[in-house]
Order: sequence, then structure tokens, then C-alpha cells
Amino acid sequence: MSNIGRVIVAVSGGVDSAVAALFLKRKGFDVVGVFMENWDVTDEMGICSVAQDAEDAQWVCSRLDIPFHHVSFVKEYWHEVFCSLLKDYGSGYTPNPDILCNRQIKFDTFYRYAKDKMDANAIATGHYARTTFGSFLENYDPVAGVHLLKPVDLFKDQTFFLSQVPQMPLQRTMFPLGNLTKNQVRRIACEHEMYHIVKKKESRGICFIGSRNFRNFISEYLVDKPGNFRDIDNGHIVGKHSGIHQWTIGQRCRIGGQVKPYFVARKDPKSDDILVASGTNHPSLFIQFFFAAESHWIHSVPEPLMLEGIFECEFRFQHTKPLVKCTLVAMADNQVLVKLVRPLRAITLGQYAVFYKGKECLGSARITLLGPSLQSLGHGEQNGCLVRGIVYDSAVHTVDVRG
Ligand SMILES: Nc1ncnc2c1ncn2[C@@H]1O[C@H](COP(=O)(O)OP(=O)(O)OP(=O)(O)O)[C@@H](O)[C@H]1O
Repeated sequence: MSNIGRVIVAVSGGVDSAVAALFLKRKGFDVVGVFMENWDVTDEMGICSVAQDAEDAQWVCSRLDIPFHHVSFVKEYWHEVFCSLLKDYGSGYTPNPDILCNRQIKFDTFYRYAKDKMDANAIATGHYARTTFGSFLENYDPVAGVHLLKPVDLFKDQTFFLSQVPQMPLQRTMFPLGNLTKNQVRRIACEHEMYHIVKKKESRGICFIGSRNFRNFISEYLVDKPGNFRDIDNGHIVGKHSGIHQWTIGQRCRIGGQVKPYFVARKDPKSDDILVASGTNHPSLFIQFFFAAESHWIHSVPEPLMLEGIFECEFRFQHTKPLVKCTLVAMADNQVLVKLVRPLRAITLGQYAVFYKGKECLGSARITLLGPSLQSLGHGEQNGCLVRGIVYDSAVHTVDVRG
């Protein structure tokens, strides 16, 4: 894109966006830094981390000698991200707030603000990701459309969180860090004497809410709805809980009076029962296919899926987990049936199934219906032994289907 002019960079007060802003400035763009405030309470420790981050963001901008703006999207975050989270938790889903925050806030509210209110031609963030348009939109080609690609630093790959970003904002987004590793970014920040920014802890946990205990946090907003823990093998009540929203699939439950470790296998929002399985590799925790809805394809629906109704690619449903080969089958209403090459543990309703082909992140769809577990299919014992053709690998929580 020639003549880009003004670029609005989202500056969080962390090292990544600081170095992204530095690169933009070096490239000669008319750069403006914007800090977004999306949440407005002091955390449990009495420290207002938002104020500290805003101060750091301002410091970064003054160090780079670029204008700084502090904007509040508290209302938008509340309505478009947080309310939807609460609704999901209440109905037994485990949503992904970071994916939603990128889709609704950074690549919608913030993008529109930059374009309409600040007269910008492009936005930039410190995400580790690349696009076919290049780190600085040097290959901008609106006719071809943009593809989202993994970054050079695969360990820091953030494409998972960007898998619901719409095409138009992505076409106007620069990811200046896509070709760098985190170590290089830290080193560059040190070379520019941004020592206290480099030393800051990585942002963890829910977008903008920080690193506080999420279960305690969400409980402040949803009323308790007590129910029973039931052993999935025999239906016996083995304990009580105070709400299905506090638990997620695969999570270990510390149930008073029980010697064996139990893990959440299913949640029933109608009865408020949580079905628990004894042992981390219990067959009720593994499934091999599921349905996902509201498919979002960043560039376009993959051709084989559109033309033949079937498509082979790779999948993950958690940011840090390895990719697993899968086959997608097109269903009505923008749904897909996802069949994995091997059963996986703790696939969870409400999470996003994110699809990849080679170095491209294609998009994602929301997991809405789970197929039968290995237990329902009649598979019994586990723990590293061969059971009806299936080897359970307890170390990585995956199983290989043999024969
Ligand atoms: N409060 C905020 N205000 C402005 N931009 C933000 C804010 N939070 C995140 N961002 C933008 O989103 C990017 C990714 O945020 P995330 O919290 O996932 O990343 P991070 O890797 O810790 O980045 P950083 O080191 O810049 O904080 C940031 O690099 C920044 O550009």
C-alpha cells in the first residue's frame, strides 16, 4: 500500500507493542500510540494494573516521541465481550474471551476508532502473526484479499487468538513483530533502554482482566447454582459444587472425602450435575469428533470444503497444544463436522476449533456439540496400555488409534 500515512498502534505498556511502535516510527510512518482501557476496577490486591499499564504505554510513546491517546472502550467490552462470557458460562460453555476481545474490540471498535476518529489508514499491534500483505502492508492487494499466517517465532504464535478477526480490518493491520522472535524483541527493547518495560511480567489470563484467579473473578458476577458431582461410571453422588460455571472439562476437582482424583467429564446445565471421571485418562474424557458452528474463514471458505463438502487440515482448540490432523465435513448453516485422526482429551463446548493448513491460519468455528466419548463407544481401561486397539498416552493426554 503506497502512501499509508497515519498508523495507529495499540500500545499496551508491554514490550511487544513498544517494539512494534519503534519499528513503525523507524519506517517513517505518522505513528500515534493508543492505550485502550476496557476494564475499570482495581484487582483483588488493591493494585490498579490498568493505571500502571496506561502509564507505561504513555512512557513508551514519549520515549519514541510519538503522540499518545488513552481511550476507554469499557462500555463496548462490557456489552460485546463480558456479557457474552457470562451468558456462556451460565449455560455450561467455556468461552474464550481473548478471541472475542480481538474480534469485537481490537479489530472492530479500535479499528473503527482509528479509521473514523483518527483518520488512520492502518492499525498495528504487537501480536506475533504475519499476513500475506507483509509486516508493513508492503504487499497490500485488496483484490486478492489477505491471509493470516503463522509468525517466525512459533513458540509465540498468536494466530489462534486472531482466528475470528474479520477480513477488512485484517487487510489494514500491520504486525511488525511477525518476522522476529521474542528474544530479539526483548533485545531490541533493551538496546533502546526500555528496561522496566522489558522486565514487566507477560500479560497472562483473560484479556484486560489480568492474571487474577478467573474462577473467583467470574463468581462475583454469576450467582451460585449448587449441584452434584456424580461419578460418570455409576451415577453416584460423590460431592457438591456451587455452580457449573466454575468448572471446565478436563479440570481436576478436589472433592472432599474422595481419595481418588476426579476430573470433569460433562456438565449438565439442566440438572446442574457435573459428571466426573476417576483418573485423568478416563475414556469419558476423550472424543474423536464434534460439531462446530458459526465458522469464520479469514480469507474464504476452503475450496474443497465448498465444492466437495470435505477438507483435510489441522486443528487445535487450545493455544499451546500441538496441531492435530482433521477432516472437516460441511454441514448446513455454516456448521462443520470435525473428525480428528485420533481422540483428544477435554474438548470443550464453547471453545474455538482453530484450523490451519501449512503456515496459514484459516479461521475458526465454535465447538457446539460433542460426539460420543470413548467410554460411550465401549472403550474401557487406559493408562498407557492397549485397549481395544487404542493406546492411551497419559503423559500428553492423547491417544493413538492402532489397527
Ligand atoms: N490495553 C491495551 N491497549 C492497547 N493495546 C493493547 C492493549 N492490550 C493489548 N494490546 C495490543 O494487543 C497486542 C497483543 O496483546 P496481548 O496482551 O496478547 O500481548 P502481549 O504479547 O503481552 O503484548 P504486549 O507485550 O505489547 O503487552 C499488544 O501487543 C498490543 O498491541
